[in-house]
Formats: sequence, structure tokens, C-alpha cells
Amino acid sequence: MADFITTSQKPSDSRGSSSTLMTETLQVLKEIVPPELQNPRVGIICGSGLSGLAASLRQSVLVQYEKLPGFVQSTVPGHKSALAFGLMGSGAGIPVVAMLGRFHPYEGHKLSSVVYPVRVMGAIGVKDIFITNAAGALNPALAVGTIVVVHDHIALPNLTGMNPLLGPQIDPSFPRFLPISDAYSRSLRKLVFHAAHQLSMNRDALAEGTYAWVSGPTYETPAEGRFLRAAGADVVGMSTVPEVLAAREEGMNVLVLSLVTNAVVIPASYKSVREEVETEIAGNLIEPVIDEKVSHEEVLALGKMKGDLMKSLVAKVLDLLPPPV
Ligand SMILES: O=P(O)(O)O[C@@H]1C[C@H](O)[C@@H](CO)O1
Ligand SMILES: Nc1nc2[nH]cnc2c(=O)[nH]1
Repeated sequence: MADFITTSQKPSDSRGSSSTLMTETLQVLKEIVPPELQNPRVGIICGSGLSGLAASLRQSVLVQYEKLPGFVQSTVPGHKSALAFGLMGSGAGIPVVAMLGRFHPYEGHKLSSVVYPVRVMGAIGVKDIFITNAAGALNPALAVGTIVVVHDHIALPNLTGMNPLLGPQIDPSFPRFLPISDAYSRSLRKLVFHAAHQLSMNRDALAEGTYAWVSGPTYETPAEGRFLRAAGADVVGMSTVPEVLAAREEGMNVLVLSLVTNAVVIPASYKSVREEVETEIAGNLIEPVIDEKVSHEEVLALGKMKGDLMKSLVAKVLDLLPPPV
């Protein structure tokens, strides 16, 4: 599934961004999207259950992924398969393009396909990318419903050979060894807290944290949850990091907002089966083990519940963006 590069792959097809493919994609966009919306300043990626973000776009034009060469289909419930171009924010608004539905490696998509829309955003001039996702809380201080402004990530797949930037460089002007110690724009993160203040958001509704990327599609075992927490992650999810890397390579400023949709089940202590049996044999009452399980339905329901808050926050951040230089 990962894009491991073999010597038989040509540089142009190893990362799915051959210049001919990109030219074809851009041609289709040019035919469908009105000229005034063709070069959006901001790109938005809508996470699970968060496609409603695009409902506030004005003069919006939808382009179905099936019409766009290089785009695959999103197969996950809660993700649509279209790009929305339009204006967002108050006043005249800012031209944005929103991905209504993203691609995840666990769907069987190659990493090059997962990040191709970000490459397209780069090609049409997107400067700032706002990436949203649904995530599970590892940090017990994060309540369900909190929006986490991501300031760092831990990506075990990246460290073990599943990195979207593996392979021949798609553009010789891009750095071969991309530094990502500052991947998450400090100024955009600050804007989110200013926006939250202007919206009179409750202080607890917004937090900062580190996102752990896992491949999915399984959710975490308790031991995996403990492991990621011990490593310093606050939330965990199955997307976002490949998009962040591609966006940084394209030179975009990156903002990531994770909506905590569930708590990752990390029991404080392991309930020993031996002790339980010994208690039963002794004829004593045993405390029932509570079987909590996360489900994608729960994730989507939370997305629906908090969608409006995420929408207002993103729109306010757009209003606060400094004028383009
Ligand atoms: O696309 P995102 O990261 O928002 O979706 C999360 C991760 C999985 O795709 C899904 C699991 O419920 O939600
Ligand atoms: N890996 C992972 N992804 C999620 N997306 C939403 N919730 C979760 C979770 O608990 N774990």
C-alpha cells in the first residue's frame, strides 16, 4: 500500500504528479471554475463529518473528483468526493478551495494519490492550508468536543518508510531533505486563539497538542494508546500528516485543527483475568469490566454536533488573515 519506490518506476509516476497529469487536472478546473475563483488563497481539507464547513462558501462551484484526472474517490462515510471553490469569510470574502472528502492510505489509496489534491492546491496558488480531522483523545485532559490546534506530530509510518515524499523529487527546486520542525505555522496557530477570543469561545473548547498519525483502519488497542500517550501525543488519527508534508514541500503555511470525537480507551490499570477468576472462586462479587468501544458512527455524530463551531472558527481565522504580500 505504501509508495515504496522501485527502480522500474519513472520519476514522473512515482509520486503521481507527472506534469502531464497536473496539466490535465488544471485544464479541467479551468473549464469548470469561473476565473475569479480559479486561484484561491486558502485551501481547506474537511475531516470526517466536517464537510459542512463548505456550506458557508458563497458563489460556490462544485467539481466532482470523478471529473478530475489524478483524483481518486473517497470511500469513507462522512466524506464526499468533490472540490468546492467559493468565497468564505465576511465582507468580500477570501477565495478558497475546499476538499469535501479526503483520501486515506487505509482505503487502499497510494500516498501519491492521498496528497495529489494538495499538489493541485499548490499549483493553483494556495498559500495557506487549513486541514481538519476527527481524532481520538490520548490526553485525558482533552474532553470530547474540544478542538485541538496541532503544533507537532508523531508519525510512526513516516519513520518506518511510509512517507509521501519518498522517491525522486517532483520538482528540483524543492529541498531533498525537508525540515519539518516548524511544519505548523505559529502565526496561523495564534490567529486561531485570537479568533476563538473574538467568538467568545469557552477557554476549554480550544487546546494545543501533538497529533499521532497511524495508518488505521483499526482503532488503537489500550496498549497502543498508552504507547502513543507515553511518546507525547495528545490526539491520534488516520490522516493529515501526509497532507501536511506535501503542503510544506509546496511552500504552504499549514494549520491543523483536530476535533476530538472520542477518548481512546486507556484503562488506568490492566484488569487481571486471574484475579477475576480467583475472586469468583472465592464467591466474592466482581466489578464488571466496562467494554467501551469507539465507532465511526460516534465520530461522525460528533463531527455533526461540532461542525458549526469548526465552521465559525475557520471563517473567523480567514477574516483575521493578513492581506497577501
Ligand atoms: O479523515 P479524518 O482523519 O477526519 O477521519 C478520521 C480517521 C478515520 O478516517 C476515521 C475514523 O473514524 O475518522
Ligand atoms: N486512530 C484513530 N483515529 C480516530 N479518528 C477518530 N477517532 C479516532 C481514534 O480514536 N483513533
